[in-house]
This record gives sequence, C-alpha cells and structure tokens, in this order.
Amino acid sequence: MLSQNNQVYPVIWSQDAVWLIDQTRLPNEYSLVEIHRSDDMAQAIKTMIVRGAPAIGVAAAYGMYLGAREIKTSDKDKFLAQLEEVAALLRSTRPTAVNLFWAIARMLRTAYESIGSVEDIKQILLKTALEINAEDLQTCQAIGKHGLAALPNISKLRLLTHCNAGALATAGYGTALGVVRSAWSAGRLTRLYADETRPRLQGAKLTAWECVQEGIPVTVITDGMAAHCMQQKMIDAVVVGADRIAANGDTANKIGTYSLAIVAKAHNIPFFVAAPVSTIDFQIATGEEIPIEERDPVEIYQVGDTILTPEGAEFYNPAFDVTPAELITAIITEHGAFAPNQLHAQLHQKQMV
Ligand SMILES: CSC[C@@H](O)[C@@H](O)C(=O)COP(=O)(O)O
Repeated sequence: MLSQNNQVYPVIWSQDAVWLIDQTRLPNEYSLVEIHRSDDMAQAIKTMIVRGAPAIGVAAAYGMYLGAREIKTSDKDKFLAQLEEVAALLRSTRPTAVNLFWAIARMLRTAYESIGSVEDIKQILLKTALEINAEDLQTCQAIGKHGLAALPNISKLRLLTHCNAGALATAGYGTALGVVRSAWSAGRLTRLYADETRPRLQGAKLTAWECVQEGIPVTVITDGMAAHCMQQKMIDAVVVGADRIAANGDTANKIGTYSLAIVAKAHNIPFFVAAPVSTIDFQIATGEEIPIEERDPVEIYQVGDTILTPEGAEFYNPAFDVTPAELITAIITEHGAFAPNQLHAQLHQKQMV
C-alpha cells in the first residue's frame, strides 16, 4: 500500500523491492511499478515515473542499494569501483534537481566509510536509503510548519502554486504542498490555485489529484491565467518548490516559475520557495551555474495521439528556469524561513552548511 490514512507515498521499500506510484498514469490510473534493478530505477527517473526533486533523491538512494546488491565480488575495492558505475548511471538521468546528486553522494560516502565485508556494506546501504526516505518525510512536515508561520497573517488564505511539489514529489506530504496542507489543517486556507504547468501538466494532473484526495479546494488554471488572477485580487501568496537553489538564493524550479515570480512582484504578492536543505547547492554561487534539463519536444507538440502543431515548426523545451533571489520573499526550509540573502548565514549558524 503506498497510500495510507489519505497519505500518498510515491516511493517505498517493501518485499525486497522498491515500489513507485507511476506518476505518468495519474490521475486516470493509480498503478504501482515494482523495481528490482538499478538500471530500471534509472529508467523510471528518466521517464518520470518518479519525479520531483526530493522523490528522485529517495528513488536514487534505493537505486544505489539495488545496484550494490547486483555486484557479485567480495573484494571491497572492486565493489566500490562497480558502485561508482551505478552512481554514474543514476546521475545521468536528470541534471537539474540536486537532491539526486546529494542522495547518490551520501550513499557513496556511506559505502566508502563503512568497515566490514561487502555484504555488511550492502546492508548499511539499505539502512541509509531507508533513513533518507524517512528523513525526507519529517523534513517536509517541518517545512509545512515553518511555512505556515511565514505566510501572510490572513485567516482565509488563497494560495497559488506551480507544478507539483507535493507528496508525490517527495517522500510524502510535500514541500510547497506541505505548506498548503499545513495551512489547510490549521483552518487558514480557503483555496489553492494550481497552474496546469505546461508541457507535462504536473499541476493539472498531480497537484489537483493530491488536493482532491484530501478534500482541499483546488482550482486549476492555465499558466497564462496567473497574472489575471493576481490582478483580480484572487491570490494572497505564491508557494512553489525548488529543484536546485544556489548559495545566493537563485532558485531553479519548473519552467514557468520565473514568470510567475515576476508577475507576483508586479502585484506586490509574496512569493515563497519551499525546499529542504538538500535542495540547496552551496557549491554554486548563483543560478547561472545551474544546469537546465532540456526534454524531448514531443512534450510540446503532442497530446495523446494528437499532433498540435504544423509540420515545419521547431521547438525548445527547457524543463526548468531560474528565479532570481531578489524576486523571492523567503525560502522555507526545515530549519525555518529565511530571506534568500540570509540563507547561507542562517544555515551556517545552525551548522547546516
Ligand atoms: C518538491 S518538488 C520541487 C520541484 O522538484 C518541482 O517543483 C518540480 O519542478 C518538479 O519537476 P519535474 O520535472 O516534475 O520533476
């Protein structure tokens, strides 16, 4: 069961395998994919059966364990060399969300630092993947709590989000949707507006599905309608997730987030980014250094069996964009909500950097 007590868990370990909710089939079909091998996990991440920055981090951690148990040697050096190959395969799946690289690095570090036999290391790797999974769930709940405190002091909030930064995109509960859930539980949310999020429609398909499961009032709008809704005073705050945050607070998230931030600024509406510390890449100074994934143009020109565009048209399909830090009111982490230019100093103080 990946859905218990109304909670959605997109990645779980059970019966010696990883089970993923197939997010390419929602909302029309709720089905599970059973993964036993690291190359199948790499494929599931690439094809977005599992997606969302923290969720692909959790999936990659299990992928590392699956790869480790496929390795036959009992020689530690040879084992580590082959584990590096598993890591390289998993890293090659999606370039933007840093949680993927963070989780793989943590699994590799665990393997290198472990003493004992190769069999012992494999067991420690499974334990570490389970820990990464459990920690992410707790982290999202903490983000929800801090997010609620950071939101405008209005008793009946109307929030807007983009893409899906919900339970499906994490180990459960969500980052941006974690803040939404927390506001809903506290009786402070009247409605969530969800951008449909072209081209893959994570807002229309996944965010709306999660809200409907839980009875959270949700209105889906097309991406181009957000400015109008703000002008009509229908939105009190925007909350989105993140795929990678640079040290200065510049934030990569789903394509369309940047324009949403500009429009929010133009209407004096606070714009929040909700993300775990594992999404912050302190190795890079600014958003200019964040690699942006480009995906197959078929996502733009075809819906189902229907081709939307004329023969001869060309396409550009970046999956993410970078919102400059100055457009962001606060970045909500599991350790509190910080102005982007305070992020490094505040987390340093809490010994998180
Ligand atoms: C908590 S998820 C945050 C982000 O990963 C999310 O907003 C997003 O952009 C997901 O993109 P996706 O391409 O669906 O993996």
